[in-house]
Amino acid sequence: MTLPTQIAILGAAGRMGRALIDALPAHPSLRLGAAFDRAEAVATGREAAPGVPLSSDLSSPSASFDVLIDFTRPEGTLAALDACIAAGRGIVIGTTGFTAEQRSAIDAAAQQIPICLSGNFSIGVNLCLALVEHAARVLGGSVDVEVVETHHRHKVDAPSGTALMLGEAAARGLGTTLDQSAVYTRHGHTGARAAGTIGFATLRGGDVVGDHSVLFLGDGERVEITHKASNRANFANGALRAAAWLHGRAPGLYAMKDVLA
Ligand SMILES: NC(=O)C1=CN([C@@H]2O[C@H](COP(=O)(O)OP(=O)(O)OC[C@H]3O[C@@H](n4cnc5c(N)ncnc54)[C@H](OP(=O)(O)O)[C@@H]3O)[C@@H](O)[C@H]2O)C=CC1
Ligand SMILES: O=C(O)C1=N[C@H](C(=O)O)C[C@H](O)C1
Repeated sequence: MTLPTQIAILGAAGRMGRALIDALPAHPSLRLGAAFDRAEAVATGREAAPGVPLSSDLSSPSASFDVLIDFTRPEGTLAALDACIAAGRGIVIGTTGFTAEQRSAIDAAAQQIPICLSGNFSIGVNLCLALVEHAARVLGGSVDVEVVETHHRHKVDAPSGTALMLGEAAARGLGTTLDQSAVYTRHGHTGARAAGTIGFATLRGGDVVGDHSVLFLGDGERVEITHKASNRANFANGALRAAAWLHGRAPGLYAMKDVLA
């Protein structure tokens, strides 16, 4: 008989942490071994789930887990990487908003432990990544590419991690990179649109879970690829699936497309 994979959740008191705990019963191969959040949430003395207290000490010997699932902020992720390396555990990273330097720290950590990193764990968005790359390759230089995203008023990073992944997919299809082609802001007298650029537009408000569109704007026609999330269960189920898949893997940096392959 195979033993269940023990997961721990970092950010367990947050929106995604709660969605992960709600989604867990549908994943019988997983058990919640530990739950972590900031000290302020832990001080309330509440449990993340029945019998699983919230803790802020990832390196506590009583914190037993095979794979950590992180949905917090970049500083939380980086601290978690150190704890996972020390314990030799894998980590699923859903947090977004990393600087280039923080991303390099994740790449370096992946030489020591297995990491599954995705700005979006929904299957629909991961399908859209492939569709966007294909569309960009087919439509090529005949269109202007724009990425538009809308999120709830509490979101702190922009563009969203998903928008950046969609932009990277479009850039791959066009044979370029976001470093070479992205336009993240427009204001004032911008001049005409430069050919080959990939524009980003960010909307924030209300309780929008996450809407993303990539527009391929041509002369006389346009193609739009859109994904709209109406709850967080799709992200949570994808991240839990990734955690089950990651357990026992060799060190390396994996993406959701590896999990879905
Ligand atoms: N990849 C994906 O599929 C998805 C990714 N996300 C990303 O996940 C992240 C979290 O989103 P969401 O759940 O909505 O955010 P929330 O703010 O609701 O939850 C984050 C939780 O983590 C806690 N936290 C923040 N910093 C630390 C830290 N350094 N150490 C420990 N805990 C910390 C927060 O505490 P406090 O409130 O006190 O700050 C909060 O309880 C964001 O980066 C978001 O973009 C979201 C949805 C899907
Ligand atoms: O902060 C959120 O809520 C979300 N963040 C992720 C992102 O930055 O793309 C994924 C999802 O869109 C929700």
